[in-house]
Amino acid sequence: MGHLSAPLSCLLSPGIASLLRRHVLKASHHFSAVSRRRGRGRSDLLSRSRASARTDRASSACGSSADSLWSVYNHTKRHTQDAMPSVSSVSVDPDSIFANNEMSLRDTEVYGFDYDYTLAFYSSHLHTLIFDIARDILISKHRYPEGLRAYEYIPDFAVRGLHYDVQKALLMKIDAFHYIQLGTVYRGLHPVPDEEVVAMYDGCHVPLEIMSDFYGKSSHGQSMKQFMDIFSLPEMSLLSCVNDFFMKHNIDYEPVHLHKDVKEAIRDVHVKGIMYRAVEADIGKYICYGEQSHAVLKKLHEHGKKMFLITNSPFDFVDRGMSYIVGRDWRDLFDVVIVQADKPGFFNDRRKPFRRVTDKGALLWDRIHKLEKGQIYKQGNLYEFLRLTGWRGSKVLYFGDHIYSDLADLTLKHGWRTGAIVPELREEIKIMNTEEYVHTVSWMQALTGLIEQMQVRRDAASQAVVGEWIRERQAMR
Ligand SMILES: Nc1nc2c(ncn2[C@@H]2O[C@H](COP(=O)(O)O)[C@@H](O)[C@H]2O)c(=O)[nH]1
Ligand SMILES: [Mg+2]
Repeated sequence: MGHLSAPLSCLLSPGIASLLRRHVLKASHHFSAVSRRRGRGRSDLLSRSRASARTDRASSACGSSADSLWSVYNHTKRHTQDAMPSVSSVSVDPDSIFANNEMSLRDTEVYGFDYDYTLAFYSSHLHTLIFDIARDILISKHRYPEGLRAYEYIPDFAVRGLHYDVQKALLMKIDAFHYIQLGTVYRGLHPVPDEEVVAMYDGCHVPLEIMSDFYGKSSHGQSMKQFMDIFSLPEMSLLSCVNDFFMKHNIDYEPVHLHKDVKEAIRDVHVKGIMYRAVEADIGKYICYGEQSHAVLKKLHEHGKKMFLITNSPFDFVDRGMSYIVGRDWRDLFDVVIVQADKPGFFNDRRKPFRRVTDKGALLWDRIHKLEKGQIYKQGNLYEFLRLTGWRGSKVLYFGDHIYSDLADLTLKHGWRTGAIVPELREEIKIMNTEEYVHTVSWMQALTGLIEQMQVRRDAASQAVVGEWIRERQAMR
């Protein structure tokens, strides 16, 4: 399913865009010249006898309009190739930080961090581990067929952000306008033909009411669930493998039950602490050591910045990981540490109070009047956090990897600055920097310009040519 990770076109540099506009303009001048010449040709035809002129005119006009379009096409293609920007001139640094808004780090007084996939990065072994354990839970606890053990985690099968139709057991990419992207729909481990998708959904549009909610959760019978978490990659892979197994063996099964069972099996891997214990037992295998993590956090600390951590993970797990990544003194750098925060509820639900946890994991019952450095707190809520710390608005910058659970509410409701950690971007940018990508995008934009200009021609021959261009553009996408 490699094509699901299509690079983000919004990162196209303005340089390429203006260059492409120039090609299209040149092409349009050329077209005007061609059509003027063709006009003269047509008037020549009129001087012939009426009967033969009608036939001649019809076939010649068809031929000539198609010819002229292909001539513009070839001309534009040559121009696009000749003026192709060098890859190095348009390449983007994969290690860049992209700012969507202006801000000064000097004015940022408080830095907050999520833990998993923000401070702690995991190796691909973790996804294999989650997949294997959840698959085995399906077999042992939910009595799924033993034959499933033959399936292994498929690393590049899915990307974050895909939707899963729970009733139809289909995994797919849906764009921001709720259109299914044809060519991305998978049943089990195999693509579904476009015509079948269009027939099933009566087109490609998915109405809002059947999409999952803001947090990617499906409720009130909505059938499209979105996977927004990096942790959900093994879940998508497992769903697809089990669907594949059932279909391959012609087993009549209920996709809704399958979705629920896989979700529960995955939840067990987290909630029952199986994953935490496995990672703690072999930390070097699962956690990628961040060479600069300690230096960055120390520098912020030395510059008098306040720092806090809000994670959904339990303390033991975070402590082991942070000691490995940052060092045993990591707690000296953080002013407030909140574990098992239950995000995104943490940002919205005012009812849950903070609770102090000892280093040994015991829960204390005293009321919390201040959040103290050196202590560990569990749960709580953002309103209480703001009241106790006074860390409000744009002086706070919070980093997280989950667009909805970590970042959306903080920006939209509370005015904190947010930094999205999007590890996928590095690979996307590397693809964007390839010669093949630069060439394809350049030609696709030039072709789009041609289509926009020529589609107003209503004669059958022109329409056929424009139709071919549209198909070519579709194939490139
Ligand atoms: N109950 C579930 N927990 C999950 C699932 N996927 C991930 N997780 C756990 O969430 C936290 C994320 O921590 P954060 O530091 O990024 O806030 C981590 O402990 C995971 O184990 C799931 O599907 N169900
Ligand atoms: Mg996280």
